[in-house]
Amino acid sequence: MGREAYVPLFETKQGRGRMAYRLFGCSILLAICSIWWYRVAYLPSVGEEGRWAWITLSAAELWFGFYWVLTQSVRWGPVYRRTFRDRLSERYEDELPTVDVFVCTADPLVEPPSMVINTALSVMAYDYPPEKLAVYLSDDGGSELTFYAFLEAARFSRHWIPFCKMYHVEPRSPAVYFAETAVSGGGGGEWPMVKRLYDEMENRIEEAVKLGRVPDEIKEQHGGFSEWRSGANSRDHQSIVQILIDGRDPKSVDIEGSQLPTLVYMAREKRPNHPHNFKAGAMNALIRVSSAISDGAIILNVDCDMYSNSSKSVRDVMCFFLDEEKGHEIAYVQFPQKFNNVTKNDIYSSSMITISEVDFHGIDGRGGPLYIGTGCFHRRESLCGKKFNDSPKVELKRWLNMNPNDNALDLQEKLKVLASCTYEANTQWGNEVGLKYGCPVEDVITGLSIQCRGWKSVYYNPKRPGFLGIAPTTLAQVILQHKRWSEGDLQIFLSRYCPFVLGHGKIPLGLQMGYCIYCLWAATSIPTLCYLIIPPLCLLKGTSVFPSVSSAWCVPFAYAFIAKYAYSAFESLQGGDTIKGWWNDTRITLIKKTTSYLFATIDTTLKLSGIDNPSFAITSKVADPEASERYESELIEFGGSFSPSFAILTILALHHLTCLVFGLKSVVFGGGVGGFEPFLMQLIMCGVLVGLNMPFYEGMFLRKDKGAMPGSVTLTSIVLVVMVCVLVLY
Ligand SMILES: O=c1ccn([C@@H]2O[C@H](COP(=O)(O)OP(=O)(O)O[C@H]3O[C@H](CO)[C@@H](O)[C@H](O)[C@H]3O)[C@@H](O)[C@H]2O)c(=O)[nH]1
Ligand SMILES: [Mn+2]
Repeated sequence: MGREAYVPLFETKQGRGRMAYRLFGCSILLAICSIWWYRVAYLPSVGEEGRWAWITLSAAELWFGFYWVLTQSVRWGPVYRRTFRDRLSERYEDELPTVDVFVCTADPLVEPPSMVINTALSVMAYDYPPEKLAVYLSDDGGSELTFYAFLEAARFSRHWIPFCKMYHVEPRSPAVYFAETAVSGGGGGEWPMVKRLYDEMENRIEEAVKLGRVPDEIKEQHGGFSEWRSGANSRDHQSIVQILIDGRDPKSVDIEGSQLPTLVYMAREKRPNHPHNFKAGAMNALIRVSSAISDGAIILNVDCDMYSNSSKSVRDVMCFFLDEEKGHEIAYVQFPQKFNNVTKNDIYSSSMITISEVDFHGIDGRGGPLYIGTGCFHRRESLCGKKFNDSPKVELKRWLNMNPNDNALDLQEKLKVLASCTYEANTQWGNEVGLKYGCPVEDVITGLSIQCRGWKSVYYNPKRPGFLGIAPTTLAQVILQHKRWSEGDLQIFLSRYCPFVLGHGKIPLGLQMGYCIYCLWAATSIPTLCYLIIPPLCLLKGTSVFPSVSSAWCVPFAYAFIAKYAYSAFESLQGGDTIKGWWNDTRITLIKKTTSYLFATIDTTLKLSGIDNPSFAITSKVADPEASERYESELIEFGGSFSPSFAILTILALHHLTCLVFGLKSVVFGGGVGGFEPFLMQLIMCGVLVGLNMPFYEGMFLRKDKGAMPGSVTLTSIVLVVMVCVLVLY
């Protein structure tokens, strides 16, 4: 005995309706099995028409069935969590751990400095003891404009932070807060004054960005600008580390005299002949540099567009990490990726990704989130691999051949060493410690390896989103982003990090399967393309590939199809989406499968054959005003020059339309070979696809705005589809 009753800091609840869902899942599985049975039993014999189409469709259905089983892993046993912040304050207010926040930016043109400082300010104003909070910016753009913006932000934070705390401001991104409150005429008290300070600052930053450089009179005011004197450019420069606010300095106070959190600007060293490993490289440099300054026990990573939407998130997270019973084994707490620029019917389906991310096993079964990207809080030690037992500080001294008590180098010089390429290369970061290299989705591969080292994790999805970012606003951006993701995930599957191999015996099968939903995204492109091309083509030729509606075999097909889509509609509605949003999601899923995933598969194949060129296309966070207007009115943005992705989409769209028209014609007027019934399923399928394709037809033939389909794309696809029709029909 002797042990006091344990009152947890958080609660994990199982989702309701599990049993019903599992029964439903079994019924779909039964339908899938019947379909396979049918395919084997009715395979056309050699020489009979449609044998190859039949075999291809059977293979595709085999794949869809297998993939559907994988997707069940994240739906089988969802859990929901709640935190008790009051208990946390009662027990731990004086012992809260230190927190380092890492903000990454890479390009001042697609990631405007005025946006990046808003993200930084929102986390600097967290409801947390400022002496325990430090914010680090990694600037992979190595831009003096971003540095300048941060000097301004440091000054503005002296007004912003006390203002937030006094008026319980939410959210604490000044741009978002002022935009939201200005609608209702603004606030009283200091509101007009702080808003004016903000607007003036934003103007000065945007002037400098427009000018393309920082004016000389400003540069004279801060020694830090001397780092750019030697003509530093984003790909070739020495390390730059500037402590803008030193939280340990008693003079670092806001206008009310309260302590300010630490703020650091860093541009790690970049050399053309040294691979910089994109965001993972930046994060690792941040881990090292921060270890010599604040060495926070907990690390939060946010992308530069992902502002904090709730000042309490950091306390919520501590409820997980500090829980007496379960806290010590939790490596990270991931918030879902949510966006503040999603349109009413979510035209590009940006929000859907989070629905498939339910935390399916809960902490006890060691399931958890499948990635550690933006909005993820880590225990510092969970990010460092097995071999890295000492903190980078001790490692640094060893590397420099110093004895640990020797302070021969001053802090500034040490920081520069920690942010340098040579230090990184010599200590094997990314291979043995820190975030993993060599993969464009460092978030997935690193999360997986942390799980496999025995840590647990938490996916935390509170009612008020913890973070909000900017979702891509053009179709080309969406396609590109998903190509990067699906390509990286496929690379993981094909490497020694394959979840089924690395995870075998280390993480539950359900979690391995969960990872493979992502890892096999790219691979689903091939069976999907077969399914989108062959049945319509066969309709055109007068070959039936599905059971006749007068046969009982059509039941499993109809059931599998209707149940799957009805369930996805239900999931959308539950996630707060509209029916139109679900329809859009269905379209976007097809678009991704036929473009992003296809190109990812092709590129990965090329890479396997040795043609390798790692890249990371940064997602743009700005859009031109006209395109923004079209986005707001939910028009898909096609505009620009010829694009192979758009060509694929329009070719498929025209293919479906011609097959539907000719198919209908021959069934209705020609009487077909076996009548109407054997073709009904194919006709319905073509009809649904044509419905989904509507925006493409509009983009090709009706729209006149700049976002319409480029003429070259329309022309290419018309020529191609007409050629195919002629070949098939005559
Ligand atoms: O060389 C680089 C490239 C990118 N970034 C930063 O990485 C972040 C993510 O880049 P972004 O272009 O916004 O990619 P997304 O696809 O939106 O990012 C998602 O996918 C990434 C993996 O591909 C994860 O790292 C992110 O957390 C997740 O939000 C941004 O802050 C960038 O500034 C760098 O710091 N250095
Ligand atoms: Mn992003």
